[in-house]
Amino acid sequence: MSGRHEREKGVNVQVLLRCRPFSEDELRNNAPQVVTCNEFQREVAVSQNIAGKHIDRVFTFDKVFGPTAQQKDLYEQAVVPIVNEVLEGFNCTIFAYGQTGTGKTYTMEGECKRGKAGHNGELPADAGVIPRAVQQIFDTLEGQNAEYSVKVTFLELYNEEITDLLAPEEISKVVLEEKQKKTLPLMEDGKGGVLVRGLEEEIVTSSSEIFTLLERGSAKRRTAETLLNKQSSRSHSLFSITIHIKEATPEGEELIKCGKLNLVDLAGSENISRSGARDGRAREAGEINKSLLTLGRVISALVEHLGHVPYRDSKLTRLLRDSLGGRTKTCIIATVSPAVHCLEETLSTLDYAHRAKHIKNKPEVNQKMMKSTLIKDLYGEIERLKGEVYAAREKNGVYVPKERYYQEESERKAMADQIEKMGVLLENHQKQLEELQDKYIAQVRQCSDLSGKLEKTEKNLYETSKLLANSEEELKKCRYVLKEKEFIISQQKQAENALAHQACALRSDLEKAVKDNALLFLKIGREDKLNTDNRAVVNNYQVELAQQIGSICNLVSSSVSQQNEHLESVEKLCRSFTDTHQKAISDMKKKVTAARTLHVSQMEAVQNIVRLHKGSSNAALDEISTLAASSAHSIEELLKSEAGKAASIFNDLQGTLATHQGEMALFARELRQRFQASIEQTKNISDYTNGILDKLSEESVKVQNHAVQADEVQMKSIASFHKAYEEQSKSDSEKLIADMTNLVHNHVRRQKELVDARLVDIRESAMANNTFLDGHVSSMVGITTDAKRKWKEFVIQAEADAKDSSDYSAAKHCRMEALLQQCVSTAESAFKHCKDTQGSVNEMAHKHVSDMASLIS
Ligand SMILES: Nc1ncnc2c1ncn2[C@@H]1O[C@H](COP(=O)(O)OP(=O)(O)OP(=O)(O)O)[C@@H](O)[C@H]1O
Repeated sequence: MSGRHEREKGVNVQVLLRCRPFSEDELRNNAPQVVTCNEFQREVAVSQNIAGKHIDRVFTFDKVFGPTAQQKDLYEQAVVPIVNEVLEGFNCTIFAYGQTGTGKTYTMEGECKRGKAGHNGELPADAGVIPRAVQQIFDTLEGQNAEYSVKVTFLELYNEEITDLLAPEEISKVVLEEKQKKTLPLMEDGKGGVLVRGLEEEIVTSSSEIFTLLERGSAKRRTAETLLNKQSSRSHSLFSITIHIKEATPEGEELIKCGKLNLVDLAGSENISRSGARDGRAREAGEINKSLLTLGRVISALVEHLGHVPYRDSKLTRLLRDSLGGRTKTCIIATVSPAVHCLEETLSTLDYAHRAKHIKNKPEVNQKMMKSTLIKDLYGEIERLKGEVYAAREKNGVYVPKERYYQEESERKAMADQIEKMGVLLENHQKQLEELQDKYIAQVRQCSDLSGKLEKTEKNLYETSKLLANSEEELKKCRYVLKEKEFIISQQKQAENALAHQACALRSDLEKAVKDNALLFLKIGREDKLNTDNRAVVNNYQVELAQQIGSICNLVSSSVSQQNEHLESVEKLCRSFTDTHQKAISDMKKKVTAARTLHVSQMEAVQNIVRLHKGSSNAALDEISTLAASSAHSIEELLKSEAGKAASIFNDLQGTLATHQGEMALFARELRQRFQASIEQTKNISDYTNGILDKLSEESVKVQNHAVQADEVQMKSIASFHKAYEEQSKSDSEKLIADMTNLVHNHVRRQKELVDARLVDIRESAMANNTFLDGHVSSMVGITTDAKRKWKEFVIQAEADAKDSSDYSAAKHCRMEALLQQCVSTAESAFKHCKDTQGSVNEMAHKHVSDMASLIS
């Protein structure tokens, strides 16, 4: 059960942490400790001093081994179960990862000199994982009394080149260099795995042999290190143990169980600059880094579940492909130093190892093989090896078995076809690229256009987002209220009906709700239409009102201009009358003055004559009497003529005055008539205007009534609709609440919000309409009342003015008549005085004549 579960879900890579003790050098130098291990809590704390602050970083692993942990402890706690899995037929891999000098080799191989071995074949205390694993395998297999075979391989990967550490070769520089050129190639094994061609497989028959093998490998490594100037810390080593165990089925069939343990001692994890790579060694360091970096990338890809895992980028990852995300059980032992000078690398190792914890493998037990099949395979292998030996002896190229040759040929052909196809694809892609470039340029242009629009939209968006934030707050409040309601409802909720029934009821309710929605939309449409009609009526009324007001204004202005004309003509008439009157008076004055001067001059002449007569009385009495007679006669004559003249003048004057009086009377009459006509006209205009204003007020009352009615109708319809909806929604929600799910809650809420929002809109628009109409009507009423009042004032003013003018004109007329009367009486008195003067002159003349006659006589 658990095995199947593991297979399906995958098993995480097990990560252990080992911190070595201080080295002698470090102890001598009193190097401060920065790594603290808590084995029980499986935690490692790293103390850091950042900007004067003491900070502890804590990492947790599957197991933690502190500096005091012995090789035995680590092996028993961490490796024994792994080796047991191998014996069960699994493939397992143990990596040692860490900075140079932190104990990777110590952990994997240990200091395993045969001489150090204890009694009874016991392993020395410093023996590492490899000898212990080998011993456990042999102990177990021997304990089981099973038939088995144990094979080991030991290789080194240096500078992306594989060296067989168990190959029995002469160890000389030339041979090694020669061998270096022909490093072992990696090959696909045809079963999805990778194998190293030509790698020596050493059969081990007892655990003690392992020391010989390890020593052999280490010696070869050391020699290469010295002769080829290599650094072991830059090489990866892979020690593999393959076990074949014979098992018998109840049917008597023989099966072979196979398990493999890979023990990998990786190169130092430090970076190139720290590892001291310079000049010619840069490539070497780069290649080493290549394997380690690829391992890091593979781990990242596996942890982040990326589609592509770059196993093929390095030989290390190709070799260990199955141990990373494959069917192998994997364990990583991360090694660190406790000293402060390794802090940076320690942290990097801990991060790396911590990440690797997340890799998941899907371990699968290797299929057991029939012994016969295995023998067949082995015969095939022998054949292959024979062929290789033959080819090597004849120096006739490399021996390749037929099937492999055909397979490789077909693979080659497939590759060539693929290359051809890829060429065509490349061309197509180039064309597509060109097209895409053109499109890209067009898109860039479009983008610049759009970015302008985007800015505007962003502004709008900003405003909208503000609104949205407000709405969201409201929504939250609503949700809170809804939740409370839901809580209450849920309290009251009883056992629910069967789910199917609920679903049906829910569906029918939803359908009803949809119908309601449709009705709602229809009603809203009707409301909209009503509103549009109202708006049209108001608009028409506005136009009509504007027309009527315009006509009133025209009428008033024409009436005013007529009045002005009238007044101007009256003013002209008055002015001409006064001019004529003035002229007549000045003429009369002139004539009277002339008559007086004539009279005075004649009186003087008479007096002179009398004086002359007195002076020359004696000399010429006859002459005097005649002369006196003649002079009396001439005086008489003169006076007579003068009197006639004066009478004619006065008659003229009287005639003129009479005509003037007539004219004045006529003028006054005319003036009165005109005033009467003007007053009549003004009255007519005023009546007409009053009529219009009355009509206007009637209209406005009608409009107001209409608005009120419309408003009432609208409010009634809204109220009835709201009521109907409320009832409907109440009944619906009651029903729905019974089988409520969140969906229905949301639906009702949304619907209600929608309707409420719409109703609020309608109500607001109706209110706005109403207030607009009210305002408009009241302003109209105000205007008409104002106009009426002004018009009345104007009429009263006009009447008063007219009355004043007529009174003034009548007064003037009276005054003129009085003046004329005065004139006439003056003229009459003047005439009388003239007559008296004439009589007295005649009398005087007669008296004079008689006196003269008496004197003469
Ligand atoms: N847990 C430990 N207990 C005692 N000594 C240790 C321990 N770990 C390491 N050492 C000692 O530290 C030294 C360096 O160890 P080792 O050579 O294994 O490091 P390494 O990581 O394999 O280095 P390189 O990458 O260069 O191979 C050795 O002398 C070893 O004996």
